[in-house]
Amino acid sequence: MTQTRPSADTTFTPPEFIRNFCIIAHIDHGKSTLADRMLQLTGVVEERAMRAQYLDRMDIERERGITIKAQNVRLPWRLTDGDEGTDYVLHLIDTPGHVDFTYEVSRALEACEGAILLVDAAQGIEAQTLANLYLALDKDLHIIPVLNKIDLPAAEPDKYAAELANIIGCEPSDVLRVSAKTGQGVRELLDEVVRQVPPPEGDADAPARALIFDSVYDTYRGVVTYIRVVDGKITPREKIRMMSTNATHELLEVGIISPEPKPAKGLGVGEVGYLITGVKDVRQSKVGDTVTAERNGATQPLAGYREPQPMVFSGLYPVDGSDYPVLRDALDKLRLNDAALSYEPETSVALGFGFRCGFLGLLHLEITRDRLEREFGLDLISTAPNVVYDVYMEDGTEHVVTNPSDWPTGGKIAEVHEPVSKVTIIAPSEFIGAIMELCQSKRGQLLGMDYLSEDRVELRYQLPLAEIIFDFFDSLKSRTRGYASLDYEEAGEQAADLVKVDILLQGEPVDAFSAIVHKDAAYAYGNKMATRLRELIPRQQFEVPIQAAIGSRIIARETIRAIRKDVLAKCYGGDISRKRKLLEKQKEGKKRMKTVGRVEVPQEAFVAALSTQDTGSDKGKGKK
Ligand SMILES: Nc1nc2c(ncn2[C@@H]2O[C@H](COP(=O)(O)OP(=O)(O)OP(=O)(O)O)[C@@H](O)[C@H]2O)c(=O)[nH]1
Repeated sequence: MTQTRPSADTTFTPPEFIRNFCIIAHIDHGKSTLADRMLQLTGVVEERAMRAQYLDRMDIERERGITIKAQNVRLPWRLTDGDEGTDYVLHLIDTPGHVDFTYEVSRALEACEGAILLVDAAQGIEAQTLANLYLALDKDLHIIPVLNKIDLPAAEPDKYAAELANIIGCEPSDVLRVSAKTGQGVRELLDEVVRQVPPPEGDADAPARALIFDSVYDTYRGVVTYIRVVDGKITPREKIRMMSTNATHELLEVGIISPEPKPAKGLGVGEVGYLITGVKDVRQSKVGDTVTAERNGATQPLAGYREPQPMVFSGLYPVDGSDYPVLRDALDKLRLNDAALSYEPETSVALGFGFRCGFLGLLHLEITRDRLEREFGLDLISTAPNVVYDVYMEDGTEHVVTNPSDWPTGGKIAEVHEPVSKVTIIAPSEFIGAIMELCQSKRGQLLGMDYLSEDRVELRYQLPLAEIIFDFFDSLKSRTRGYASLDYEEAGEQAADLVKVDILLQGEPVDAFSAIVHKDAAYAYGNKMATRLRELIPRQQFEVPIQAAIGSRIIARETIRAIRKDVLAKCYGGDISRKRKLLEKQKEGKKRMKTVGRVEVPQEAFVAALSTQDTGSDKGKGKK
């Protein structure tokens, strides 16, 4: 069948012919591949221009095979059977599946009336399937349940259709079956989107109101803002007002994405597209804000989103101190495109000048670090991540601690509060014991347990966030042979018995190694760091004690024995020029040393001590 595609290019489509939907799924269940097939089937991407994961535009997204920024695209569609003459416009909003990017998902959902809930037919429902489903139900979206990868020999569509039907409350026969890889069933799925997803509602004659659901920084065009029009219309060359700040901007361009940006005459009720105003910073085009016309604009903004709060903090330092200005510029640039990234300068005795950065989660941290190293050629050290603590003093003052060095030293601490999370783990039931044991050891509290099917179970726990951000995923994966999936969300805070452990070299604290840990884990941490440093720091001409301390109480101690490194020892005979050369060389080596008190420590020792700590590598793909 040949596709006619008049409506993809022309805007102001009547809302009854528009369907706005997104695809939500657990990581790797095939969202991007399904989006690819849809682009192809609707004819917006020609066969030869097709590349895998067309909508994942960032290099990192391609390499890691994950979606980070949500993308949207306008697709023309004509029903395969019946109703032949009508052209529909589908707006597909691709969403990321990873927990760190939940806020991206909830923005995308806000712009849709329906969601395809995509589940891998060989794996079944996973933790993020549920998390995303609940987000979508929360926003009253119509859900179309779909099993993907039915081409796989390991697929068990009947079993998982029953599982899905059970969760959503529909019949197993309502669950569609597709293969995003071969394209089987995708045409029928697009037909179902037209039939099942309600058309957008809005008042075409009311003052313009459009919701900003994403904004990205483009080097050439400045900030590109993605909007969904709710009421009225937005046309180029009018003046617009951002309702949260009252800032006004000239509209330079309004357009649609299909799948590359195309300027348009304007956008009407229910339509999704972009606008460009020439602003240079995404913070001026805030996600969740309402755009209206400057003159005769709306007075009531649309319900926005909660601003994402950084949950995990870590210090980032250039390995080469002279790269500090480069790091600062690089962070400024990333920030243009990532409103969730926060940073402020900090200095460390051990690591020099750097930044304390706030992230949404570990994957966000890792990806940011990756981008800094890759796109800006930086070599970085990151300190062990920590969460935000509220420390209440007996004198009534309160300290918000995002860095162990902010831990109050004078005065008595009355109570310390730490963030907690509600964790959902889905795994085959044979692993229940192993999972419970792990959660128990991480100060977890069982909230509930349900069987999804005969042999698969959902466990709900409350766990301190600090315990999750270290090696929780890795331990969970190894204890369940990779079969468990995990999702977590903020669940307030709790009082906990926390202490700050300092690591001292010859009596001097080394800030980069301080950590806030639970009292019961303090000895283990202190011992681990002291032993590690003893191995990493070369012997000095005097004895160097390495101590771990809580306040003034020493809890662990190791000693580096004294030695006089006599570089001339090998130089018997009287060759003075050779001796001089060796002494020169020794001096050179010393330049790369940092001194802590009187102790000289090679920069590499700091790097090694911090990098062997579990800072959560490989978490991105860890959620399966
Ligand atoms: N056999 C088979 N493989 C599929 C199918 N759909 C997707 N895949 C494969 O599954 C893997 C994950 O697919 P993606 O489309 O990247 O998954 P995603 O859900 O977009 O992942 P994120 O963007 O990271 O959330 C890829 O290797 C795909 O080739 C399918 O229908 N059949």
